[in-house]
Amino acid sequence: MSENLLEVDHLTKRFGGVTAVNECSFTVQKGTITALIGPNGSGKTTVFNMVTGYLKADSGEIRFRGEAITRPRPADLYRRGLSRTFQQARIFPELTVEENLVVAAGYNSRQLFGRRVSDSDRDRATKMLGEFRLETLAQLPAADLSYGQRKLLEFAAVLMSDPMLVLLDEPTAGVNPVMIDAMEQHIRERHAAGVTFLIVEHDMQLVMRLCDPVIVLDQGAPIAFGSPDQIQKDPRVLEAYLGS
Ligand SMILES: Nc1ncnc2c1ncn2[C@@H]1O[C@H](COP(=O)(O)OP(=O)(O)OP(=O)(O)O)[C@@H](O)[C@H]1O
Repeated sequence: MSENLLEVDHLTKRFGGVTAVNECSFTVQKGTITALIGPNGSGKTTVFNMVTGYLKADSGEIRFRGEAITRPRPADLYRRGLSRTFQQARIFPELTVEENLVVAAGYNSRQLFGRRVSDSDRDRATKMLGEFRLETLAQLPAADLSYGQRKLLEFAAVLMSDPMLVLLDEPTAGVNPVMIDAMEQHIRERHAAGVTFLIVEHDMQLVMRLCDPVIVLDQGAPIAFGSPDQIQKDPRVLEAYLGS
């Protein structure tokens, strides 16, 4: 039976005279890789920011696992199983790759340098380095990583919280083709292991082969929802993209 992991209900956000998100409603079902697409400025990032507690909605409601989460703290959501990445990967450039993963397991820097990190969390960080093939980079400052490697590291760090739902904001933007394949593979592996995804992505080929269902936003509200096949044939979607 399908289960709504995330419910977005009549969400609205204005910036001055601009209505960025307009009575927007959709759901993300458990076990899916759901895409949120739409032309530039259609409100995708603003929706992400409200769902993850970085922006307060003017009105509307968000429910995660059936509970209202209107204006939660990002750290609380992280603990409850909802985490996200950013268009520009947010990592700690001065920490090593390995330390970034350990910090993501919930430690502050004093615990990190005071050696109070538990063995099991160190082991999990080591496993994650292996899963993401970052072992050889483990002791480098994250600042030394390429743009694509930083995005992979941020994704790996997000997974350290064992999330149920991960929101990825343009995971492959600006990333080379080899890294795009790596990112796709990691998303597929984690999805197979039970993680649900909501992904904002401009690479339509990737969206169409990876995601189902696809939600299309235009001017702050969904105009279409369906399988990749349905979306590609929908005249409203073509018009929204071609008209923009
Ligand atoms: N902090 C802000 N202040 C003022 N206007 C904003 C702000 N953030 C977003 N907007 C406006 O809200 C609208 C939606 O922007 P948003 O970034 O959510 O769209 P998007 O679909 O993520 O776009 P893109 O695909 O280009 O990233 C746009 O008109 C944008 O200019």
